[in-house]
Amino acid sequence: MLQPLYGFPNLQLLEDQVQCSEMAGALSLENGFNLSGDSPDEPIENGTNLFAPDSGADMDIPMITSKTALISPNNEEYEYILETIKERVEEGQGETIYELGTGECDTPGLKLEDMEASIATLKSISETLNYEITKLRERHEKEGLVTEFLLRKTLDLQDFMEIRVAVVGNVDAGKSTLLGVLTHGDLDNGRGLARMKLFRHKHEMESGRTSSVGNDILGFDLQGKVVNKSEHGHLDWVKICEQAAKVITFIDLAGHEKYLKTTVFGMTGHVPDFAMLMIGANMGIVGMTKEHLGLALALQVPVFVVVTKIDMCPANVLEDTLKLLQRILKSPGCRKMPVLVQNADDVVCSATNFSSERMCPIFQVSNVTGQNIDLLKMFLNLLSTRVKCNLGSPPEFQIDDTFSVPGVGTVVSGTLLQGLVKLNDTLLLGPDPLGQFQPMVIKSIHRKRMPVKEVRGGQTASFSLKKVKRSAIRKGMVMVSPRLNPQACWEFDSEILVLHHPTTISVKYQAMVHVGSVRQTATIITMTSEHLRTGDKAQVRFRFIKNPEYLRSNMRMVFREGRTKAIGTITKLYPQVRAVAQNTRQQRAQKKAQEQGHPGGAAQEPQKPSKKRRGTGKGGNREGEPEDMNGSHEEAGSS
Ligand SMILES: Nc1nc2c(ncn2[C@@H]2O[C@H](COP(=O)(O)OP(=O)(O)OP(=O)(O)O)[C@@H](O)[C@H]2O)c(=O)[nH]1
Repeated sequence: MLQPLYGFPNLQLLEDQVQCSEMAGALSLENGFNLSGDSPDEPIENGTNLFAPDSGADMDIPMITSKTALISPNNEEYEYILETIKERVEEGQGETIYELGTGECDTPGLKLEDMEASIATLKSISETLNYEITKLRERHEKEGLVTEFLLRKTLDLQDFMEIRVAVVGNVDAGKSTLLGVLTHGDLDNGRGLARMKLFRHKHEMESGRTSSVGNDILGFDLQGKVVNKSEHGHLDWVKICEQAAKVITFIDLAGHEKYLKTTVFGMTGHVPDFAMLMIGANMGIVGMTKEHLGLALALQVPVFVVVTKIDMCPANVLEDTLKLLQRILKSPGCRKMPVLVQNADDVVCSATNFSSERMCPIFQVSNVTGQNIDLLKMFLNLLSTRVKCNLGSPPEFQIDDTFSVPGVGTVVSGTLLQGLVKLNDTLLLGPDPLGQFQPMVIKSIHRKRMPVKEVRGGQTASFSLKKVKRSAIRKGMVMVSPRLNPQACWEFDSEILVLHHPTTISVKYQAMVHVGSVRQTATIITMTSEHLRTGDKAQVRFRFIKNPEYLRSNMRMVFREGRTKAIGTITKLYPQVRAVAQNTRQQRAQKKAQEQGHPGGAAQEPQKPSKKRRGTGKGGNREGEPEDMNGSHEEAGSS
């Protein structure tokens, strides 16, 4: 029997919360064709009937959703298909997987000559758009062939796609070893050799300019080949980024229970696209494994599993581990569809369907013999980011770490959640303990230690800041566009689900709130039920105890203290203090006028509280007061 309660969350209860998007169609992972990684053998000459008009030529709207669309498109259709592919690649932030031989209402499969003509069209379009085209797999369907290609945009030297993978799993599952093997390319000896390389590397990072978020990076070039080349055990990140079209950043999160706070922060603050859950085949699902799985589920981060040490594990033990793992994944609390990845065909199928949170690919690897490590690399190469870059939106940068770099000054690292930030842009940094934001000019930008001119939504970066002390910046602060008119909140509403609590939760209960890169104790000040027990849902109003924070509605949050765990979604914010620190002559005049009993236009303006009011913590804004009211009680908490 499966236990319904698993460490972190009660997975059974998560059923209510985790909304799994339905997968498109059933997964069929039959053993298919070898993945050559090469372009098709015979390049097809453009010409003959490629651009000859066919039955679809007279139509106003080209039938590009048909499986025959690329066989011989006319000029208009060709342009239309080209634009559609371009859009898809832009949407995929530089790449897309294109399938030939399937159409919206068609039975899949093309005859060989039709497939060859379609491939020629796709190649011609790729050449026009300067995309690299790589054949991923080919399969036989009822009516013929179906072929999948990876189209990858050639990027500037400084540019690369970025995927963040949080690495979780119990102590000794082989996390550091696998990262060492993946990033340094040498196998382990079963006694910690690969891990040692990584530790040396980390030590060097700490003594150098540690201004990047991820611990380890793995770069893939346009064709999907690994570009990491370790020189005397050292990896040159700038070189990797220059040569890579895609960089995987591994956010190595601690396996031990005592570091759970850090693990939760890594999962919320570092905005991982995916979680890689590591399990030692011989140890099985022990310790923090279920806790980490539950955390990923709660935060709706798609998970894939890597079972390590298959070289040293008896077959029956491995089988038991896999069986239990699959049962847990399929249980009502998880509702995942486990897929054992056995070959390259399975990799393509899992990677293309993985954006659906429902699927959970499982790899079985050995860090010592290298078995299946190639499949895992191939999978990592095909992952696409889940964060939309929304270039037109006002920039919002979430700070997850700060550094003091000799000769440079204060550096903040984090993730740009949306928009575009360029050198010399001005962003507002905050909130400070008074809930205020200060304008900052971006003087330099680094991506993975590489100096760049801009950073786009979904990417991590480091900014060096002038005239700011590192001590003045907290993790959880943000740098946002002045257009957002940012406001700090002491209080917010959240709809929560209690996953576990030994007794009951009542008003005044305090626990650590993790939301984005914010990590702060908050008090429950009101809730829709008198008491909350394990499994209860409620609308709860929280209040931070130390600093006001910049939050957004719909953010996922984790609320935990010891064995108590709750998850939720922020439903309402109560901004209380004026965001931008200003003390203009006009404001001073308005304030004076107000104090003298001439409200004028100032009545609607939020005001900075007087020192006296700030000190007393009384008489300020209370719950439910409108934004334009002055808040003062919050500052008492921060002093
Ligand atoms: N035989 C064998 N040994 C492995 C394999 N992977 C890791 N190991 C060994 O297992 C031990 C633990 O590996 P680590 O990489 O330190 O495990 P970890 O998950 O990073 O542990 P923490 O950092 O403590 O959370 C090391 O001695 C590795 O050499 C494997 O695939 N096969």
